Amino acid sequence: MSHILIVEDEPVIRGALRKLLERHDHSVAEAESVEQANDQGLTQYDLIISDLRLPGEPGTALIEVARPVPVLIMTSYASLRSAVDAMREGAVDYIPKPFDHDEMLMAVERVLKEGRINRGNQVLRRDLERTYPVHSMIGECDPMRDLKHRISRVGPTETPVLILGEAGTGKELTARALHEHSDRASAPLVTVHCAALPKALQLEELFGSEEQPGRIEEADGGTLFLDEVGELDPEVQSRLLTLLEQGVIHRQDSLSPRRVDVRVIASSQVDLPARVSDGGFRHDLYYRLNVMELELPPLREREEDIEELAKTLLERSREKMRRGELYFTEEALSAMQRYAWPGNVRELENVIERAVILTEEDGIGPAQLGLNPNRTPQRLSRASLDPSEDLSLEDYFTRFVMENQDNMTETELAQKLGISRKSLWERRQRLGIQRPKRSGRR
Ligand SMILES: Nc1ncnc2c1ncn2[C@@H]1O[C@H](COP(=O)(O)OP(=O)(O)OP(=O)(O)O)[C@@H](O)[C@H]1O
Repeated sequence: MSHILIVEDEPVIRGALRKLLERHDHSVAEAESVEQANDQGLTQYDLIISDLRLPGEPGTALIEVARPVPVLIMTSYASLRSAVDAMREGAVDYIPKPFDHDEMLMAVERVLKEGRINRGNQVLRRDLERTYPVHSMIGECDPMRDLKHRISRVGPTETPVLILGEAGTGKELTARALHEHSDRASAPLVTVHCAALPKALQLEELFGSEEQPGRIEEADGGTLFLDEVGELDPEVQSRLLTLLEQGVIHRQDSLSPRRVDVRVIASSQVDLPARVSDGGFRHDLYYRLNVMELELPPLREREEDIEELAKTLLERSREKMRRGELYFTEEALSAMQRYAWPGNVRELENVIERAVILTEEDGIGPAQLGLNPNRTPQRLSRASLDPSEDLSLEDYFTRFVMENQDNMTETELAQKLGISRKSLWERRQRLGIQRPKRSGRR
């Protein structure tokens, strides 16, 4: 369902167009002039259909102010000249009046579809730094085969899916694979990293404000992936439930409901049922999200996949760094198979990337991987931090966070470390450093 504004001073034409669009499941608002249209907050619409000749300014005056919302111009003077002028000023298309119903509907659908594709591209561009091999989930162990089979069965349905697994096991990759297997694949997949968003900003980011659509509307027609859904604020949880139950949202501070068509996929590395029991997560929302559950195995239980994963990730990293031929020695491969991988595939990826940077020879051995089976992040404690130690960057990071997290907010920690909150959160996941439990945490 799309939100369309009709700007037309002739009540009969306005009414006819409204009926036509509503019969095709669009929600419609009306204005009689450019001035009235401007009062409505133009960017809330998916499309504006405006007559060219109006009392006051012409319909083309909306093109610039409404951008990026497309404006379709109707003109009763179907002279090629006024139509061409309108297009030159940036109208997406023009329709001669009196309009033919089919022609109007075709133009509307075409413009809306282009809008969805554009939004999809914007989201893709935003995600470029996180390039994923969407079609190639590596892994042939039994749990991975089963997972891939389930993705191909569940992907094309409209069912909400809850993806569970430790940090770095491939939850986001799974969400992408589900989206790719669905009829929504050409529309946007919008990912929201809930834990990286301060609770005070979650509502506006997801549901939008009077002037701006939020991430949920950005996903209209496509898929919304809520990464670390357990981190959502209670008010956001309750509005999300309304979206799942009724398919409508309210922008922040707005009373008028908006219908949106999104499929929701959520992920969690925390034990959500435990969150439900301690009151941190709504049980009704949990049951709505958990229609289908997919669980990702930790890498330490996928020993037989490690070699293929490592070799593929090496190829990818080698190409990225423009390095020549590189290979793992037998000792390196067996060291990787013995290691516990607390940060899972993401840690494997990072270890390999570091090795590609450090290695001067063609063969990567255990020394370049730098895996220390006794040093898993979970085992680090305050007591183990000896100030005289020669610290690596990761050790320094871990130590700084552990020593200061009780007295600093996440924002302060990130500022002191000179990184974004998102990077802080990602490094916490990768290195397995839990946030301290605090009430009213920001
Ligand atoms: N089966 C796999 N095949 C290939 N690459 C994988 C696989 N699983 C994970 N990866 C890669 O490992 C990295 C981490 O995966 P992803 O971000 O999907 O994990 P996650 O569980 O969402 O992590 P986090 O909980 O930390 O957000 C990504 O770069 C992803 O491409």
